[in-house]
Amino acid sequence: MVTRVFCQTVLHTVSARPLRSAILRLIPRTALLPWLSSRAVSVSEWPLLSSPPRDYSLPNPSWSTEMRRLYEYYDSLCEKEMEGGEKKPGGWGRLPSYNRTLKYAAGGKCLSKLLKEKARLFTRNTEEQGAAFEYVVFMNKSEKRCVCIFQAGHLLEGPPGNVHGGAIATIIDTSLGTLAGYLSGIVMTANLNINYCSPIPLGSVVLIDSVLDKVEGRKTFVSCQVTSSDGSKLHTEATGLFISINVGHLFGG
Ligand SMILES: CCCCCCCCCCCCCCCC(=O)SCCNC(=O)CCNC(=O)[C@H](O)C(C)(C)COP(=O)(O)OP(=O)(O)OC[C@H]1O[C@@H](n2cnc3c(N)ncnc32)[C@H](O)[C@@H]1OP(=O)(O)O
Repeated sequence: MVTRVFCQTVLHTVSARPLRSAILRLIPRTALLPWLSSRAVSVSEWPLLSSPPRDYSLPNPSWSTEMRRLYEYYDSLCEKEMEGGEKKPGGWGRLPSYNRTLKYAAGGKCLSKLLKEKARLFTRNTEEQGAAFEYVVFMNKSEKRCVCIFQAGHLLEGPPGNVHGGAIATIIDTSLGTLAGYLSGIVMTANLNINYCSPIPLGSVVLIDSVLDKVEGRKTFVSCQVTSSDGSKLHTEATGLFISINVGHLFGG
C-alpha cells in the first residue's frame, strides 16, 4: 500500500522524468515492481494528505497584469489534452511547485524521519502572497530550455526600490537548478557566475531564460539571461555548473 501511494504521488508531483526516477530509486526495486506493473489502477491522488498541497506556480491575486499576461502566453504554448483524449502539441509544459516537494512526493509520511518538520523550500516559505518570490517555470523539453516568469515582492529589497543581488542569485539558482534537475536528475549547484548589468525594480516582472550548454559526465552546464518582460533590457546574465548526486548526499551520505 505504502509503495503504491509513494509511486502514485511521485508520478503526479514530479514532472521531470530523471528526478522522478531518482526519487523512485529510494525504495527497493522488488517493492516497486508489483505496483509499477499495475499503473492503470486508479487511486486517489493525495491519499495520505488531508488536502492537496498548494501549487505555488498557479496565478494568485498578487500577480500583476503583466505577470498574468506572460503566464497566459506560455500556458497557451503548453501541451494540452483536447476533447477525445488527443494531446495538442506545444513543446512547453508548466512545472508545478510545492513548498515540500520531497515530502509530498512520498505521500506525506514515508520520509518523515529524514525531513525536518518545519523545513520549507526557501523560495516558497511565505504565506503572504506577493511578498517575496512569485514565479512560475515553463519547460521546453525539446529545446532543453526553460523560462521563469518572476515577480519580485517588497521583502526582496536590496538597494532602495530595487531587488537584492542575493535574491536575484536565488531565482537564478532556482531557474538553472530546475533546468539542470529536469535534464539530469538530482543535482546540486557547484558554481554560479553572475554579472549584474542593470537593477531590477521591486514589483517588476522579469523573464529568466535558461538553456543547456553541455553535459559532461556528472556535470551539467547551463546559462541564463534575466531580461525585462518585453526582452528589451538585460538585467543579469549567469552561468551555472550543477553536479549530479545520489539522493543520500542530501542527507549527509
Ligand atoms: C530529491 C529531489 C528534490 C526535488 C525538490 C525540487 C524542488 C525545486 C528545486 C528548485 C531548484 C533549486 C536549485 C537549488 C540548488 C541548490 O542551491 S544546491 C545548494 C548549494 N550547493 C551546495 O550546497 C553544494 C555543496 N557542494 C557539494 O555538495 C559538493 O561539492 C558537490 C557539488 C556535490 C560535488 O561534490 P562531489 O559529488 O564529491 O563531486 P566532485 O568529485 O568533487 O566533483 C565532480 C566533478 O565536478 C567538478 N567540480 C566540483 N565542484 C566544482 C566547482 N565548484 N567548480 C568547477 N568544477 C567543479 C570536479 O572538478 C569534478 O570534475 P571531474 O574531475 O569529474 O572532471
